[in-house]
Amino acid sequence: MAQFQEVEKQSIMHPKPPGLTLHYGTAGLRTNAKHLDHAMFRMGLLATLRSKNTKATIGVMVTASHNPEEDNGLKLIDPMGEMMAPAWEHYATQLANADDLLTVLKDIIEKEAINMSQEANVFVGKDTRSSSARLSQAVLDGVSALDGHSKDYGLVTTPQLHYMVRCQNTKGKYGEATLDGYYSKLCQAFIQLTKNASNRTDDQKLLSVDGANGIGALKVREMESHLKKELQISLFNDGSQGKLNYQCGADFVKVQQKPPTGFKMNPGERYCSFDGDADRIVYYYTDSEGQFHLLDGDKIATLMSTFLKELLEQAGLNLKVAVVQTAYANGSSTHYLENTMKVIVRCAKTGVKHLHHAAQEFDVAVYFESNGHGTVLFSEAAEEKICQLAEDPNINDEKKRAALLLQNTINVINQTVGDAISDMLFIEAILAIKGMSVQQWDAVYADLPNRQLKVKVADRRAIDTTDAERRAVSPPGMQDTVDSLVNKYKQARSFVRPSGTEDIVRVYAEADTQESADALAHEVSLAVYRLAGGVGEEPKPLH
Ligand SMILES: CC(=O)N[C@H]1[C@@H](OP(=O)(O)O)O[C@H](CO)[C@@H](O)[C@@H]1O
Ligand SMILES: [Mg+2]
Repeated sequence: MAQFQEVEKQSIMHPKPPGLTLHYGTAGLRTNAKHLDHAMFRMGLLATLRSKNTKATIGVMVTASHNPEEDNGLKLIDPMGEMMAPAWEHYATQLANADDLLTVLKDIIEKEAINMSQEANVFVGKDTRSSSARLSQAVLDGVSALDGHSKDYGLVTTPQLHYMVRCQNTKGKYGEATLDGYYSKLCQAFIQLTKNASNRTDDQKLLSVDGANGIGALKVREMESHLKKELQISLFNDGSQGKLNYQCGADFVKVQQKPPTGFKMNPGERYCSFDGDADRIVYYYTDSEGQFHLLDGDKIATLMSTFLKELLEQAGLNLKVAVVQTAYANGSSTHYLENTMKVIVRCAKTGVKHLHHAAQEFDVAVYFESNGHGTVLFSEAAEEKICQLAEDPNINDEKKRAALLLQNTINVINQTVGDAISDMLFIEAILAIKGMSVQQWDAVYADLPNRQLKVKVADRRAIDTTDAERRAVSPPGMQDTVDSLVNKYKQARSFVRPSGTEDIVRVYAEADTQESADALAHEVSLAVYRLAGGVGEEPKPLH
């Protein structure tokens, strides 16, 4: 076939480096940008096949999120704007590593019974890395080699591209597949949400945003005029001087538990940080003693779910709110949600796709990883009930107000994937409506002291887990040891699991004091080292 000849011809221009193996994992493909040209071309081919297979537009985002500037990577987006189906992740890995490209390609076509005369459409976007332009061109080459149509959105955040894909495939029902359409929808909803917020002070209109020197900064700037001064953003780390993700951004702030380097914080003011592709957000402030306070994904999920539950009650709508977390969620947040807020809490495996999937089972579900990646999902039935109520002329003022707020909430949220910009607008709207300061938000519950450690082992697959990764089923004796260590401390919890993105085992521990959390994390690390084939030096105590 002529298509295959074209693939063969073009692939010579995108040669695979010898000996390189890539893996399409939790966060797509990621490695040093020098080694990625062939993979990008091949993912262009795969996106085209996926488009033919689903008869819908598929997205390809060129980014390595919070990784250093020298790295790059790619994320594939399925028709409803969600992450690509796991079955195809396997094809992505196979194709990226194939020595005989055509054989693997034909194999996928046969297995999935793909009609090669079906039209294909692929949306492509990229972040601000210096390698992104060259690599997104390689994706476009892959699409055209298989006669697919492509639309290059150029510089966009990852969630913006997810949004475009969903808009395109729902024929405008979700919004218009343009940046202008995205800003208009979100900002109009934000303005509607906050317009009657009588408790809102002028101070509450000010927010400082750390753009991680990445794409999020550019896009916040682009959005500003749509906000009509209802939110006034001071942008830091906007990419004009600093390096992408270097000592700044959501990942740095969450992991280091401190503000971006060089950031002068005024006590009591609200700050937030995006990551390198703007699909994660965390908030923070310092108190009058200069103490740093982080409001991570758990605090965000609590704020959002409480707000939604209250509104649904006021609206008299019998829709259940659930929160989906991972095992890394702070025990205090889970306890508060279950016992005080009385919302359903589910624990999913680490990785956004697992949370998203679990959230789809509820009427209204807020899902967040502690690191700040998350969003809210409304079922179709829930959206319909809310819209019907908002348009009902025979309801009282309280119900009307709640229904309209819920309707605008649906519009401010990007339901396809965690979105720092959309999450920021929603959080700002909630604080405005409730007249709540960042300190009051933080005081809703106190995080339990916790510690995360990494242990190097010969083969991390030695650890196998169950119960959403909260219990180890192998190696023998591992879980019993963890249980008996946990029993030594108060309010303690600990679990171990192999990382999906690094060649290590992660250990998590929490307890009533930082000393206890640290000691427990250390003891569990030692147990992993001894029972699961630790390599290098034995883990040392933290103090
Ligand atoms: C404890 C932790 O933060 N794990 C991260 C990390 O996964 P690991 O499988 O733990 O390496 O990277 C994932 C992808 O970015 C992210 O979804 C997840 O939250
Ligand atoms: Mg990211």
